[in-house]
Amino acid sequence: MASSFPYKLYLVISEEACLHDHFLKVAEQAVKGGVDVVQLREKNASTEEFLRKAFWLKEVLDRYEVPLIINDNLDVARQVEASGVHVGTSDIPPSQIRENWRDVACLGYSIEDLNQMESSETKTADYLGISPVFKTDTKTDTIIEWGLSGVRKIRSMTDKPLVAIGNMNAENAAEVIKAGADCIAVVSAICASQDPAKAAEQLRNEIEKS
Ligand SMILES: Cc1ncc(COP(=O)(O)OP(=O)(O)O)c(N)n1
Ligand SMILES: Cc1nc(C(=O)O)sc1CCOP(=O)(O)O
Ligand SMILES: [Mg+2]
Repeated sequence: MASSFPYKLYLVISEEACLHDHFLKVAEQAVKGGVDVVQLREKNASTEEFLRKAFWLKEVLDRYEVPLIINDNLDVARQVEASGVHVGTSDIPPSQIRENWRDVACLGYSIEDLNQMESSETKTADYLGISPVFKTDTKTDTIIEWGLSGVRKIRSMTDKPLVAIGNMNAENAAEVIKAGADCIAVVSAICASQDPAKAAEQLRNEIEKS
């Protein structure tokens, strides 16, 4: 059966993370450089603002047939007809998302504790976020730093697609893929770059050669 998450380079974007250009331009440049899935993560926006940004971003991504994932907010995801939603342990549980959105194409769930690996919530997800592989200033409310050994351990426990997130960049992407991740997710490696297309291309090259 074809994987419902065949992607390798995942951009997690917000307007505020984009330091040098408008977030829609950053997203488009990143896609041109090799990003093949994008998550909109607007932690401080009202639902109305989140929805507006999601519609704009979807319009850009549709031109390149790149899927849009929405962070946390099921209503926004459904209204914008996104491909899916990413949730963590403090969000709506994946099982509830499946109940409310029968044909969700892509449901992501963060793994912060090995005990989650046996749970039905984890089993219902389409991909798992390794949360975080390395500590990052972009998200500080995390409880573990998995490191390469954590990636290997999680890989040994599941066949689901694994997304590595947390301080991922062109220097460490290859070793994280070798440890068992299927996909690299980044915020600042692309959003804080002066040249998002080049940053994405470098990441993509590292992933492809590993
Ligand atoms: C691909 C990916 N992995 C993990 C996360 C983190 O989700 P979560 O734990 O719900 O934290 P917030 O992003 O909501 O702060 C993610 N967003 N994407
Ligand atoms: C959105 C997000 N989730 C994380 C997790 O650990 O679950 S870390 C993170 C931010 C990743 O940003 P950067 O690429 O700048 O390190
Ligand atoms: Mg969340």
